[in-house]
Amino acid sequence: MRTAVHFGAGNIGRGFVAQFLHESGYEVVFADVSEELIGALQKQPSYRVLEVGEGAQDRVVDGYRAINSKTHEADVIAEIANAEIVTTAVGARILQFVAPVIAKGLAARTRPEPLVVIACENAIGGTDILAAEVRKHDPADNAVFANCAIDRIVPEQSGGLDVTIESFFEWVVDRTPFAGATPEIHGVTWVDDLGPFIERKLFTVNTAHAAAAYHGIDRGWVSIREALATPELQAEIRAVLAETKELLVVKHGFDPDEQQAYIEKTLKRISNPHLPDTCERVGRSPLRKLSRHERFIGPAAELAERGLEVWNLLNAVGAALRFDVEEDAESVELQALLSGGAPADALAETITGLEPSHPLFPHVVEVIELRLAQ
Ligand SMILES: NC(=O)c1ccc[n+]([C@@H]2O[C@H](COP(=O)([O-])OP(=O)(O)OC[C@H]3O[C@@H](n4cnc5c(N)ncnc54)[C@H](O)[C@@H]3O)[C@@H](O)[C@H]2O)c1
Ligand SMILES: O=P(O)(O)OC[C@@H](O)[C@@H](O)[C@H](O)[C@H](O)CO
Repeated sequence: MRTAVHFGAGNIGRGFVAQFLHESGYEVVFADVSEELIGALQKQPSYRVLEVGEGAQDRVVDGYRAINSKTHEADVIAEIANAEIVTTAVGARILQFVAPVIAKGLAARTRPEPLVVIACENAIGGTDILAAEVRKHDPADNAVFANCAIDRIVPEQSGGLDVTIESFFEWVVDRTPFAGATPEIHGVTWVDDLGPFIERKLFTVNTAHAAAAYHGIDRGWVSIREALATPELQAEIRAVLAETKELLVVKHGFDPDEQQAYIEKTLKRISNPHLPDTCERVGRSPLRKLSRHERFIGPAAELAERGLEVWNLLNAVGAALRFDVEEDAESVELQALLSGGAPADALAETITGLEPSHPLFPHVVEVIELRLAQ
């Protein structure tokens, strides 16, 4: 049987990636550092993926195995040595930690064909980040690394292995590294130019989501749906999306009406009353979300380079700077940075990675100055 090793048995890992690999005929081997999750997967022979929305169907995932990659690294390496595909859904900043294990698996490879590696993270060039880390450990890697854009909302789950998930999905993978021989993976759309797809997704779905989370929590809302039901807040999110739309239309040539339809669908998806999602989950890891090529600074920088308006994106950045959630390590780090006494321009560089000569830089400094004055 064909084996797929999947790092990250969390929400999108179990609910989307592993389910599609399973449906494609792969035996899925989960690798995760959470003993609780791995123990549950080892004990329980199957779990359900419960879809919500148009055409919803419940699915069963079974026939998998699960390994704790922290305590049983050698077992994961042996699986990779013999696998056809490795996927990840661990978070973009965690890729550096799974890379050495993948590199050791590649070095121990028992199959002649290259290993297919796809990082399923919210990041532009997520697989490139992973590939660069793998190559630090195994420069002669025998692998095909392909970037992707993955879109399906999976809110925090209430416990157990079952996953409740929206029925909508989009998994777009770069075809170009495969030289015509793409692997058979159910539900994947293969494309020759991934850039427009990942930027449309990250700068619409994730920008809207994050802006709703930061403005929402700022005003005392717990859920994204409640926040978006407020006309004033909905108008602010629409204004943010009007800015990113301008970039997507100008840069990638998206039809303005099609982009508007994509925006309307996004707002409906993120307000789905049957898929309760919290501002805390969606706003998680604010330092990642405020970084240079991410959902706010990424589009704002490109708009500013074109002399276009970014006030609503900057306003959302201002709200993100107030994200103060004790359980979120990056939120704690962000608040510590902001209260550490550093000047606003130094903070702007540290938090966003923007170079001081960039046209957006002075505006970000202003937003930080306002935050420091609060
Ligand atoms: N949830 C969504 O709606 C959604 C949708 C699309 C993309 N994504 C992206 O998918 C990724 C995962 O998101 P999620 O919502 O499933 O998060 P999650 O927290 O539910 O799952 C992440 C999993 O990774 C595991 N992990 C952490 N460090 C690890 C390591 N070193 N090795 C192996 N496993 C490790 C964690 O234990 C956890 O089980 C993120 O990049 C996210 O942006 C999420
Ligand atoms: O996963 P993050 O932290 O990058 O972003 C939070 C949400 O916006 C995200 O998980 C969405 O639910 C998902 O990207 C939808 O496809």
